[in-house]
Amino acid sequence: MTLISVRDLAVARGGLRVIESLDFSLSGGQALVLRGPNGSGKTTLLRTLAGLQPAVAGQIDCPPDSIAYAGHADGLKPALTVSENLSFWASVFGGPAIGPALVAMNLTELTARPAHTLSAGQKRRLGLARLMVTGRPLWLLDEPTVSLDSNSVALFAAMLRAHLAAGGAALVATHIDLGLPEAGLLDLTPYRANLTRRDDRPAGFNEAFA
Ligand SMILES: Nc1ncnc2c1ncn2[C@@H]1O[C@H](COP(=O)(O)OP(=O)(O)OP(=O)(O)O)[C@@H](O)[C@H]1O
Repeated sequence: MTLISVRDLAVARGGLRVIESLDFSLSGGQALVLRGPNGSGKTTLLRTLAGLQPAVAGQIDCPPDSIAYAGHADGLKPALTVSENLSFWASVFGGPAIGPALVAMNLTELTARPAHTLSAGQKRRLGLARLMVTGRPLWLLDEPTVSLDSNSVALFAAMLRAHLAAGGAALVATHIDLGLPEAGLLDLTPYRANLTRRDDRPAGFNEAFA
């Protein structure tokens, strides 16, 4: 089953096109690693696919309510405990029980800790565990391994592999080797736009929230 299909897509940041003429699709069971030098538009593309900003041109087709996005911020509620954070997100998304997510990201000994007391890597593990309780099939991940040690990277890779085996898909911007040889590669270099060309932003679009 195709989970996302992108045709002739152009995306912009700060009123400038960064990517254009991009085509790709992802089906259940597939992962794509998004590559490109700093500033090439990986974050901008993921934000656009996640619906956080409009595309400049082209078409994005995906089933409704299929996407879970994890950006640079962990998106945690600092006063809530680890368990409460996951339960909160499970209730928002109507997702599955939190137990497997706690185990997958090695959080079982931290369940009662308020999120604001966690280390950077622990916060990142909790942010990634959140993906599992969304129950969403398509994960869009922006540098998911930042702050993770090598053991935690391996846990994340195992979680991702299980997600794919269950019919999910993922598009992952990362500069490191995730140890997922089955993942495909989407290199944005050939799709980089001429940064001197200023685009009209879609009417009413205000990037102040970015
Ligand atoms: N808030 C912003 N306002 C204006 N321009 C921005 C903003 N954020 C990023 N840009 C510019 O948009 C372009 C694409 O940035 P983007 O963050 O998508 O790249 P990236 O490939 O994710 O980079 P990195 O690997 O460094 O994370 C860059 O030229 C960048 O300077």
